[in-house]
Amino acid sequence: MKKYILALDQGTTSSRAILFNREGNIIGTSQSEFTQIYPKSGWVEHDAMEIWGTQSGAARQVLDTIGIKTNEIAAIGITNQRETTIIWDRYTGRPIYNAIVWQCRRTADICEELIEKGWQEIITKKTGLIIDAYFSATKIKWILDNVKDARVKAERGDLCFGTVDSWLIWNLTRGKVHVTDYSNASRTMLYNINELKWDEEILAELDIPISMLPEVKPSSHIYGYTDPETFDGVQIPISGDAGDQHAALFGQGCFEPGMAKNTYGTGCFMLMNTGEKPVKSNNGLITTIAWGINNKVEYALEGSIFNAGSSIQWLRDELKLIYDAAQSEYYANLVEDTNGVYMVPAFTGLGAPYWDMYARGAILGLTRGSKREHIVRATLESIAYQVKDVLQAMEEDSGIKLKDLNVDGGASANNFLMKFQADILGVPVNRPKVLETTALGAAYLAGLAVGFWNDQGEISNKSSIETTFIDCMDEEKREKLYAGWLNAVKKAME
Ligand SMILES: Nc1ncnc2c1ncn2[C@@H]1O[C@H](COP(=O)(O)OP(=O)(O)O)[C@@H](O)[C@H]1O
Ligand SMILES: O=P(O)(O)OC[C@H](O)CO
Repeated sequence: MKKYILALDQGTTSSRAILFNREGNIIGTSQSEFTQIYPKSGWVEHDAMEIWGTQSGAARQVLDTIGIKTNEIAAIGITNQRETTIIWDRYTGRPIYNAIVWQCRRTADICEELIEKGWQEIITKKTGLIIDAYFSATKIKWILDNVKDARVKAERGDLCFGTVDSWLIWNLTRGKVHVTDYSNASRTMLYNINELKWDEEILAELDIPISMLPEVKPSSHIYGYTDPETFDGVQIPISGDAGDQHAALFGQGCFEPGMAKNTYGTGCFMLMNTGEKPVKSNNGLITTIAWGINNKVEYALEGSIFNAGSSIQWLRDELKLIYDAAQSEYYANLVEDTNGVYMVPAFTGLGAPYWDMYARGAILGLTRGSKREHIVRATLESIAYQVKDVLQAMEEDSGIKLKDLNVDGGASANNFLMKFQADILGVPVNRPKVLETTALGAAYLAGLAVGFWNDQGEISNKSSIETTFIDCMDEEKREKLYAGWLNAVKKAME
């Protein structure tokens, strides 16, 4: 009998392969960081071949390390950094340009032009999104306009576009399958989330041929099988596909409207399930497809924060204030407060609820007494403040006051951050036993499609809380600290 589901979690900073058993427990993990390419200020790229290499390598390694045979795997689930744009040649399978990463700001001027031409309202109505360089659409246009012969080839039907999930499925099946799922399609700014189809009017405006787009499928569905040469002659069904934040929502068991989660990775993303109807935001959030399953599509409201864990990497790699991410907790705890220092990590602009493509990072309130500890602490606190900005918007839009917040993702391992988060929000924060809820969500989606698990009822019982961080800051202090943050953001935007 097949005993395991293999989840491939292709994140912004690393490719992970995680093996789950029927109880939803982790049996093995393998992880490989890959190169971040910054060709110019505000530009971010990845090498698409390195993405595939590290991801397939991680899959191979997790099986070898724990000695599991490929024929024991019931299915593969894929989850991925969203919006990141890859265009490859249909015949050679080679990318024609580096992957343009979701954080990349190079297409801000294309976005400006669209806004000036009056497209904001139309785009929001059709796609649920706010015009921003974050989404795939303008990245595709940039590649077609800037890479030699790209447009001619695209018009001839020689090129494929995909978000990272499409790229992985294409490679796993050796070029037989070119698909994506509803959740990933809804991040392109080309997909009509009401009519569930690629939007020809937006495609025409951006001059993107529809022939290069993948077929859009449910998030739990057999898309194809691994090519025998990839996995020891075994054909494993690839049967789960969702953007990482959607997979985390699923992995946290947020199946009912009003249920929400917040993931702390490179960025930070809060999603609330809004059920079978898209809810429009009046407070700077976006509307997205949560997933497609059981012949229906469900929607979510999302607050996207562009820089969270990335700011901790910046402390480590650029400022060299810490050796590793976990050490940030140690330094933050050495001081009582930030001594008036605020850090705004707008390295690649600001996402929800501000949507400012041109804001840049800032450290404010420095004095002669400011120390490493204060800057490290201010950086961790900035993550929590950004989450407060988004939570307030979400409560306004949904009319639901959250009683507590379910969290996950790499940086949620930081106890200082989680405690400060609870304090600054004024609600308890629940951290689950399995922090890898993104991979778990992809595993669930894959397992449901092949009957490894029977239904969502069976899996919603599996998630359990490891720690609840209780809020105990008094209201006056909370308001004072938050007012300082809002002032710092204003200055970063100026
Ligand atoms: N203990 C920690 N404290 C603060 N940040 C952390 C900690 N551990 C990891 N991180 C941050 O979390 C991010 C990695 O989380 P992960 O969920 O793997 O992100 P991604 O999927 O975006 O690659 C990194 O940006 C890292 O700096
Ligand atoms: O790589 P992560 O986990 O920060 O997620 C990136 C998001 O999917 C971008 O929208």
